[in-house]
Amino acid sequence: MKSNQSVVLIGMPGAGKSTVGVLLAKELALDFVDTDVLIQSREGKTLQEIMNESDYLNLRRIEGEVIAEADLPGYVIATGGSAVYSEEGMANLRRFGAIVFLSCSAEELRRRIHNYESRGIAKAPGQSFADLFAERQALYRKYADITIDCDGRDLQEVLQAVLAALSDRQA
Ligand SMILES: Nc1ncnc2c1ncn2[C@@H]1O[C@H](COP(=O)(O)OP(=O)(O)O)[C@@H](O)[C@H]1O
Ligand SMILES: O=C(O)C1=C[C@@H](OP(=O)(O)O)[C@@H](O)[C@H](O)C1
Ligand SMILES: [Mg+2]
Repeated sequence: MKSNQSVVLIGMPGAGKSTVGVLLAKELALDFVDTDVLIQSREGKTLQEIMNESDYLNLRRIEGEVIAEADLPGYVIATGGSAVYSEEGMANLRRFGAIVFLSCSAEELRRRIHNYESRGIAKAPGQSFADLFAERQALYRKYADITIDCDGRDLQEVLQAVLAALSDRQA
């Protein structure tokens, strides 16, 4: 029978939440949802359009509303990297299951993200990657039930590490 327990993936843009999330949902026979897609379908706009028409704080506000109102039992939930700015949103997602932080070093992320300024990251204009990384690390650590070190691991290795950590937690 399908489990009602969800898994919530958090971490920096480029950490692999969306990619690993789909693989994880398949392994666990859960549904998959990417909260970025929930935001876009609610607003009828891409994330980039939302940011272009307003600003990063408005995107974070909308994201906070979407994740605070979400009802997602039995899902692997890939969040956007900025979901952790919403305390109410994270409290809601936590109700559905374990929060897994996909942790990557700044160096690894810089290798994966080549378009830092144009990728639609919800950050103050001019905020450096190093500064954003430090600010976010504290938030990811605050909410994480499980932390997976993703440096030097390919997608399959990250997937296996998440599955092992989830099964340890249940044992
Ligand atoms: N462990 C990994 N090793 C190498 N590349 C990865 C890994 N995880 C994700 N990627 C790649 O990094 C990019 C961003 O992944 P994505 O799942 O969109 O991250 P997020 O949703 O956390 O922003 C994609 O091109 C993906 O294939
Ligand atoms: O970290 C961020 O500020 C953001 C990350 C994006 O999602 P991913 O983390 O899936 O890339 C998306 O929500 C939006 O562009 C803002
Ligand atoms: Mg994503």
